[in-house]
Amino acid sequence: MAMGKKFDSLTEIILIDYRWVFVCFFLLPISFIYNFLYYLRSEIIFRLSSAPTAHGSKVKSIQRQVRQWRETGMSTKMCTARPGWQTMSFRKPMYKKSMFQIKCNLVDILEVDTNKQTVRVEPLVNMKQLSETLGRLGWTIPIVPELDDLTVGGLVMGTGVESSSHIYGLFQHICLSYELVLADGSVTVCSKDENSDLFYAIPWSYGTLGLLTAVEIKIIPATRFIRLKYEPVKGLNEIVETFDRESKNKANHFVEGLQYSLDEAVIMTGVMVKDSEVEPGKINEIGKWYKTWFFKHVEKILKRGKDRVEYIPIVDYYHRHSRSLFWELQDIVPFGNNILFRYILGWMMPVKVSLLKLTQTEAVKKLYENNHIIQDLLVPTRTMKECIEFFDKSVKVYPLWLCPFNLPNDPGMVHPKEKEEMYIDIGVYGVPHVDNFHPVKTTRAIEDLVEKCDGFQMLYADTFRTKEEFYRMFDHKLYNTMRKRLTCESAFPEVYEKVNKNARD
Ligand SMILES: Cc1cc2nc3c(=O)[nH]c(=O)nc-3n(C[C@H](O)[C@H](O)[C@H](O)COP(=O)(O)OP(=O)(O)OC[C@H]3O[C@@H](n4cnc5c(N)ncnc54)[C@H](O)[C@@H]3O)c2cc1C
Ligand SMILES: NC(=O)C1=CN([C@@H]2O[C@H](COP(=O)(O)OP(=O)(O)OC[C@H]3O[C@@H](n4cnc5c(N)ncnc54)[C@H](OP(=O)(O)O)[C@@H]3O)[C@@H](O)[C@H]2O)C=CC1
Ligand SMILES: CC(C)=CCC[C@@H](C)[C@H]1CC[C@@]2(C)C3=C(CC[C@]12C)[C@@]1(C)CC[C@H](O)C(C)(C)[C@@H]1CC3
Repeated sequence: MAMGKKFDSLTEIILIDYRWVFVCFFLLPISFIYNFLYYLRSEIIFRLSSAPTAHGSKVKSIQRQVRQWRETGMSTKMCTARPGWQTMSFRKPMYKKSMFQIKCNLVDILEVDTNKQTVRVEPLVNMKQLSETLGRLGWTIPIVPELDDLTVGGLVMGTGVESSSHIYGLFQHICLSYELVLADGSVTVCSKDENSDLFYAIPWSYGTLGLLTAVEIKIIPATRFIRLKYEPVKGLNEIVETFDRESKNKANHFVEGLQYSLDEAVIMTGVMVKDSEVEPGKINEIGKWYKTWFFKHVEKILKRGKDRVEYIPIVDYYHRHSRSLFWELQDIVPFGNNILFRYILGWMMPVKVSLLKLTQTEAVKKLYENNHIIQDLLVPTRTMKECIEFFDKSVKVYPLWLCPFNLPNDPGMVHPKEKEEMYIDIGVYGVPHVDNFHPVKTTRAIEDLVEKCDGFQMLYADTFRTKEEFYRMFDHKLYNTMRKRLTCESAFPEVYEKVNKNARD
């Protein structure tokens, strides 16, 4: 049995140390069939163009449910009926059980308008569905958060960040308008020019201002390939300098870093290229099932110590961390990157996060609770060095995910202290390698540093902030005004009530 764990029953030992048996022979085939059927359904609906006509009646059904909630006395608050295990957040929400659940079957792409350069989608459309549909038409949304199952609704109501964010900002900054059903049952549309207060209050509001029914997102032309340059860098000062320089260079369409120790990283910069610019000998289709997991491929380049250039299909690039769930899958299927496994079963990967969540046992949950950290910390790039040094001392988890993003000074929950500024998302996912790791104390210390640096934590993961501390990290001024104006107080809980540790299991 694995060192350091104290599990008594044989079942627990089997379910943890041999979880891969269950994952490989049960969850993987189910994930594959589920994905295939979902793909087939979206494909048929998109080709028949039946979604736009059906959208109106789906919105009416949500309005009917809100009216029903009003008629039945508004005794509990509302949330969406999407089951907790289906979401990409780390934990299952507990609040759903006691709330009035609104069924939102909003899963379709409504319209691609290449003249206006927009796509209109329902909130349950996921990143894989959107990037594949747009990719075939030669377009893309400017920011494609990389995990296949992330939904537009979750990314708007929470947030999304990717390696093009140094140009485009966070997911909400590429959104042009939101359609919502409000607490009084009315439908409203908001954008920068129309109901702009509501438009700026929606991001990070976690479904507590209204029910999202459609989102209009900017699209840009996409090439089939990107040229990706991998630059191994040694020394923390050099890493920070290279990262800062490349993030500010707008000629780079994509910038990302993977840091493998306190003083070793690979900084990757990508540019969209025409087919005629692709050097055939340097094509790497990293999305193919038999390819090495992306973070392992990058690690090899670090070890070789030489710059490298590759041409990568753009959809493969967007979803480069999907097959290995960044580096989280190595703890669940330890041989997932083994060449035999990749060739024989790799085509069914990735296993669906939702199925992993659904079948997570209490023992595995405890293991993650006590021996694992999952956090995305968004801090100004000027504080990058200080933060990385602190994370090295307090958790020593590698690789670290480094992703720059521009944060405009818009009104709302999340904005820089004074003016538009370049931020970095430092993703810390894995087993801490320090003796004094304490899940609550260590995470709180990290949160304190982030707050001191004028930063924010992403709320799909655990937050151990008290309500006062949470209010200090996230600006609630506009949010509270909108909640009063739209009579949300009786209709939806506050964000904190949805994301604090007691609300999640
Ligand atoms: C087939 C298989 C499936 C697994 N599935 C899961 C799973 O679904 N969820 C899960 O959390 N772990 C999973 N693990 C990790 C497992 O619990 C053990 O951590 C792993 O077997 C290696 O532990 P070790 O003590 O032998 O070695 P080491 O890697 O040296 O472990 C050192 C310490 O870290 C702890 N640790 C290792 N991995 C993790 C982790 N992922 N999270 C928290 N602490 C960890 C160990 O318990 C131990 O105390 C799986 C492992 C295997 C082999
Ligand atoms: N690269 C990235 O940027 C990554 C981002 N993430 C995070 O994952 C989360 C997204 O996961 P996902 O599974 O898509 O979303 P979730 O189902 O987790 O939804 C997140 C929140 O959005 C609310 N919400 C979703 N749809 C609607 C809607 N139609 N109307 C009102 N509220 C809605 C949910 O409300 P309710 O509780 O009522 O259901 C919930 O509070 C985000 O928080 C994101 O930040 C995770 C990994 C990577
Ligand atoms: C901003 C960015 C890039 C975030 C990346 C976040 C990923 C690393 C997160 C998102 C969902 C996530 C929290 C998840 C898990 C690992 C880390 C993930 C993949 C796992 C699979 C770990 C194992 C757990 O038993 C369980 C299955 C519950 C979760 C599910 C969600």
